[in-house]
Amino acid sequence: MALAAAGRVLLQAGSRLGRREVVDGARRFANKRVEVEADEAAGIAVMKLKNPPVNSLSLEFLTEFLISLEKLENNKNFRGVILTSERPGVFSAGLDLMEMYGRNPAHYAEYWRAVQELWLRLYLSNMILVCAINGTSPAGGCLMALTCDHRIMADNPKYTIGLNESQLGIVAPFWFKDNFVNTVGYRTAEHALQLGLLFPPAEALKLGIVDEVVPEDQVHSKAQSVMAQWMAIPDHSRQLTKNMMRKAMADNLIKQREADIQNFVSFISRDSIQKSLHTYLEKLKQKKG
Ligand SMILES: CCCCCC/C=C/CC(=O)SCCNC(=O)CCNC(=O)[C@H](O)C(C)(C)COP(=O)(O)OP(=O)(O)OC[C@H]1O[C@@H](n2cnc3c(N)ncnc32)[C@H](O)[C@@H]1OP(=O)(O)O
Repeated sequence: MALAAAGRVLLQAGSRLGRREVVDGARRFANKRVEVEADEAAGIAVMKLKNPPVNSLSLEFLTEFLISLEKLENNKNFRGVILTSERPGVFSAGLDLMEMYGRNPAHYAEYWRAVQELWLRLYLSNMILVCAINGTSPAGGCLMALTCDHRIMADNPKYTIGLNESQLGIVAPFWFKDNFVNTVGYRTAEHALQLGLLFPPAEALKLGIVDEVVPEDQVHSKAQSVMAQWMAIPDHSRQLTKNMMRKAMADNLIKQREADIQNFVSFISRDSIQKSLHTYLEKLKQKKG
């Protein structure tokens, strides 16, 4: 119910957003931060994250992304979505640090609700989600990929993926942790989460964070062929199986959603945490100079 109500709000906002055009038989919805190439005849859409410079998951990005996803979910002709970055090199830098630094509690609460919504919508999506990870994908970027049914990563040792929150002086919340544990197993998750490890493609493959590593120029063709394989499975049996595997974990967040928001707000508002974020942001700046 809560998801449906949030969806209606998003759709109302969505009707004021976006530009449409038809390119090579595929409809393109181009919002500012998300580009959707929607091939209705094939039943597949490609969603490209387009929030320069590093596809951070800002509140505006999350809103546009959720609106685009909702449009696809509401059209029964769409059965599969390929998630990728419009900027090869960075899939997503994760949550937008500027949404968690120097803001007020009401803003933190609004932001966290949107982050929860992103995870719930992707994790519980009835559509087939294939992630074409064509760049680095730390923290929230990794979480987005973890919600997908199949993950393909570009074979470039410069790219890394993982949950590095610990390195920022923050803590991955229980539902990030649960999603990660269910993907890589308890011991690997315990080790990687405490150290905030980021893994290059070959290691990510060994641990099961990604399902395949392919040459960079083949990520998209591979995503299309994997999608074709998944599309051959009857929707009803695949969807019921997905729901059976995922419902308990999603319900765990749904029933604690408000408490999780309060916990985030009080954690992120602490002086010590704000100081850690400040130090990390400074490090990112210095890396440039
Ligand atoms: C119960 C409480 C629970 C709290 C849990 C909170 C959970 C948080 C999960 C997260 O997702 S936290 C975010 C973690 N992300 C990162 O650590 C990534 C940081 N970024 C990078 O490592 C690099 O930027 C990159 C992604 C490897 C890309 O490198 P590149 O050299 O291409 O770009 P930069 O020059 O570093 O960055 C350009 C520009 O973008 C800013 N920026 C980078 N990442 C973020 C971000 N996540 N949010 C906001 N802004 C970001 C960076 O500061 C530069 O800005 P400038 O103004 O141009 O200097």
